[in-house]
Amino acid sequence: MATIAPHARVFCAADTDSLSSALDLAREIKGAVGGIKLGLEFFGACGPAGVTAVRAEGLPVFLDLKLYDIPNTVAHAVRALTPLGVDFMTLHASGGPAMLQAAVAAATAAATEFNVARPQLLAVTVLTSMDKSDLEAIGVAADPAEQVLRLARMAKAAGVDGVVCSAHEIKALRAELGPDFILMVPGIRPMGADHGDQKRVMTPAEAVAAGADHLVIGRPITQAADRKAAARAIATELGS
Ligand SMILES: O=c1ccn([C@@H]2O[C@H](COP(=O)(O)O)[C@@H](O)[C@H]2O)c(=O)[nH]1
Repeated sequence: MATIAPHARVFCAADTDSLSSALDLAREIKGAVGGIKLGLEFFGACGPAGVTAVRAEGLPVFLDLKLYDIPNTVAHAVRALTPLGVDFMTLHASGGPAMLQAAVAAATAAATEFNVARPQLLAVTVLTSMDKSDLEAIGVAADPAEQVLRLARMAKAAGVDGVVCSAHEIKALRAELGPDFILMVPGIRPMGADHGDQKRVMTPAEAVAAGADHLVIGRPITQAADRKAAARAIATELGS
């Protein structure tokens, strides 16, 4: 099995509406991270052409649009997005098994149709900005750990490649879902960093020690005075 350099586990979240800012960031931190995550803000402003331009920088791209709709609509969205050739895409696990299965089938068919690699599909479980009281507010009595495990089991059975979860759930997910199920982990904060709106957080080293495949880190890098130094410090913490 190929070993992955510790820093290559990190996807930096380029939460920006500016293509030039995203490209600057990618060029600045290339070599200190493993990829770039593009989300709704970027896609809304820069669209598929923006994704293609960032991809051309040569870093793996994680397109985090968190699709959530009826199965037919999600399947068509996945078909439309697959030719972009990104490495990872997200959809909400709470869309349920039929939605997830439709997405997997659509990605597989579109990869053949457009002759690109199939994106790895990741199901978002419980947002890392939510705690037990937030779940209660939307009518979920389970605590985050139970709810994440329930959604991840369901998502795996539906055929997705992995989940987005917080670092607090990694050990339970690994124990039950095995070593090959991808765990993409946001809510990562170096020691002493501002948590902002994130509620279920862990440090980069703790999350990797717990068994994360990939870490998503945004503001601790993007809002640093020296973004390259911030990314390098995280790489050093991880052992690169
Ligand atoms: O549960 C989730 C799912 C996705 N995210 C995304 O990750 C980054 C985190 O950014 P930070 O600045 O490091 O907080 C952001 O793009 C979110 O949309 C998440 O945080 N939690």
